[in-house]
Amino acid sequence: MRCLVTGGAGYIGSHVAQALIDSGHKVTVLDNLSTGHIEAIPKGASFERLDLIERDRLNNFLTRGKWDVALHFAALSLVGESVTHPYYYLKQNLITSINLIEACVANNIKKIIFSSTAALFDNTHPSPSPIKSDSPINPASPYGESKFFVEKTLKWAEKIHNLRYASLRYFNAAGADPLGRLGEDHQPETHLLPIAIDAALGRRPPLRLFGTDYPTPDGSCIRDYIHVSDLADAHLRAISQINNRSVTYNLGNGRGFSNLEIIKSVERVSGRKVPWIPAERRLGDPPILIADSTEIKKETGWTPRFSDIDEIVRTAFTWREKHPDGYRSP
Ligand SMILES: NC(=O)c1ccc[n+]([C@@H]2O[C@H](COP(=O)([O-])OP(=O)(O)OC[C@H]3O[C@@H](n4cnc5c(N)ncnc54)[C@H](O)[C@@H]3O)[C@@H](O)[C@H]2O)c1
Ligand SMILES: O=c1ccn([C@@H]2O[C@H](COP(=O)(O)OP(=O)(O)O[C@H]3O[C@H](CO)[C@H](O)[C@H](O)[C@H]3O)[C@@H](O)[C@H]2O)c(=O)[nH]1
Repeated sequence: MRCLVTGGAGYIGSHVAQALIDSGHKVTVLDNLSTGHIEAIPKGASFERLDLIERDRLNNFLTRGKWDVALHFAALSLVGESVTHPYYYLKQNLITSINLIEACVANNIKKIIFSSTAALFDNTHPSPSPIKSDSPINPASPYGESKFFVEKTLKWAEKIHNLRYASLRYFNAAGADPLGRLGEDHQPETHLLPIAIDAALGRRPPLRLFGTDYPTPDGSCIRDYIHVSDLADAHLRAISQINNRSVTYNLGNGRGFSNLEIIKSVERVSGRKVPWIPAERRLGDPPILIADSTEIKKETGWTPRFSDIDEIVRTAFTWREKHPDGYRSP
């Protein structure tokens, strides 16, 4: 297949682009490098530096080639930041995605795989966990809302233009390419696991644990961590699944780990202490997010290879130890 990958210089997009290339597909990465890295674009992919907000440039670019599927990772994606910059998030994520959807329809790209999120679900009043794809949607952040807008836009594109899509609602992506080719590198980093790893390596001040008074057994938030290679596998399966109909899947391991349990896992894997201090809750954080991924398993045969949290953490730790400055490391 000829695959167009927006956000392919980013954390998840680069891992999926690599998996596509490993499976013999052709990849074109579109990325503005706002949070991504040119070094993360896998060898063999072609690259166009382009901001999806530039509708005409995007259209122009798509008239110059042919693609079978677009995988859409490019987005603003930080829950906490979206609460401080709500209109920016709502506007940017919706407009860039509509630009892409419109351009795909106009240029005969018939399939889109969309990076949706667990942040569609609130769970403030714990509805029965784990969360199914038809569980009530009630985003706790503008980020989550922006992704819901895009899901709805895709539904209209299917109805009106016959575009097929897969909305993949990832829970918390974690880990790194088991072969060590790629990893997670955000600057500044805001995600729990890479921060805990850097704190263990003594490369940053103590981790600030956002909220110790949540209605959970140890008072910290609970998340479902899914290895980035398992996510990549799910994308490949989703592409073949949408020949005749669109799908919406929740994607996680089906097991929750509290923030404190993640800290303990990093301590086991690294053999070092993770220095941390309690801090205020971060706005927009639901207390518990655990996925029910039965649907994708049943319909595509997908099953996560990494189910042990220490194994997931180990791949992230190994990459970070070798790349202490991320992609800027020698
Ligand atoms: N990381 C997670 O745990 C997680 C969970 C659920 C959903 N998601 C979604 O998955 C996708 C990828 O997340 P990530 O963690 O890899 O993020 P990331 O920031 O590492 O990657 C995003 C990529 O998109 C590019 N980009 C951003 N805006 C762009 C624009 N306007 N035009 C062109 N390129 C642009 C960035 O430069 C970057 O390379 C996002 O859509 C995110 O919302 C992530
Ligand atoms: O320094 C930190 C960083 C994070 N946390 C806590 O760790 C948990 C996980 O936070 P992350 O920032 O690592 O991940 P999120 O759950 O906020 O968000 C991630 O997963 C979501 C889906 O669940 C989204 O889609 C989003 O794009 C992606 O960044 C939260 O309780 C957060 O408050 C801390 O306590 N201290």
